[in-house]
Amino acid sequence: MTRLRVTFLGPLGSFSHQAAAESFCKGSADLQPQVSFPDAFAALQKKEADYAVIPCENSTNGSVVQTLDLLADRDGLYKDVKVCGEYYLTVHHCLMVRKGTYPGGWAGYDGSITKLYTHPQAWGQCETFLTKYFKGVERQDVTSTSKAAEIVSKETTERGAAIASRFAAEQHGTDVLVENIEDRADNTTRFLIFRNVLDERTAQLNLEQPSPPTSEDEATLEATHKTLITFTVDHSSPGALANALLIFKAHGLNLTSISTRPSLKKPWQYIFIVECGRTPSDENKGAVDKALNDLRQVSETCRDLGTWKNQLSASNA
Ligand SMILES: O=C(O)C(=O)C[C@]1(C(=O)O)C=C[C@@H](O)C=C1
Repeated sequence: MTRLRVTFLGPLGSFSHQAAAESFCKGSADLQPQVSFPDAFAALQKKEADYAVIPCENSTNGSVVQTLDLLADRDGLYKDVKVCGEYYLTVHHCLMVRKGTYPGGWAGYDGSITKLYTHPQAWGQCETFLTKYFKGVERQDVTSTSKAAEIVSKETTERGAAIASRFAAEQHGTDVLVENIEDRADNTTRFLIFRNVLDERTAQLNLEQPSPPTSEDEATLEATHKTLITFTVDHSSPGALANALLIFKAHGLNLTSISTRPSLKKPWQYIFIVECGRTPSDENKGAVDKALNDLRQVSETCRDLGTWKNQLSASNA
């Protein structure tokens, strides 16, 4: 088989780049940066990429709303795209500036930065540091943390700084003023790995199948599988949501998270994005398919977004 094509949010040096490189054993895949998450999904739907590595939630700042919208897929643009794996990346942020801007480093910093750039997810991960040192300074959202690094590396008129990784600083040649500015040392982003279920190139490597041990601490991994399902219910019918959720319990599926996004059909009506887990056993064989069948009876729309192996160690699960 030709080399795998793995797509992710670029430019090079983003946390998504790091997650893609680490989850697809360095060097064995062609990495394809995109300018947005929808572009990565579109590449997968068109089979121009084999896998997409997309952040879905952060331990400090919560859900990546843009990704939830892709999962909600209101217009059916990505109907063959499903989750087949996950990857957890510890995220350390740095404050960085154009090379040579502050020769004295952070110790000699004179308070002259007038604008900060980063991906919207990163602000909420560094709030304590930003409130302490950059209260009132303009914040500009950009498409990724590495894009922020690229912007400040080329800046000539403004005194801008970016929040991005040390890896991004190396890729874009910026000076790091402060490292580890995240609020919490355990700041971690969970990435979902997607594939196109009709793509034969990846059918052999389908991570949906329980895979052989890949990491050293495999012994400590929970042998659970996770499943993602989206559905909508009749909002005017009392108990419709409760009935839908009871189906998970009835089939031994442990509900671990419920997110909502607006349906965009009628205000204050939602698409439910539900994640559940189970330890595969003879008793719960086929539980996901059975639950999906039952769910289809009580929901307006219902979609299976894939099953994959839990990568969290038992102590964090
Ligand atoms: O901007 C990047 O570097 C990304 O890969 C995106 C992203 C995200 O959306 O969560 C990834 C990890 C960090 O949580 C911050 C930003």
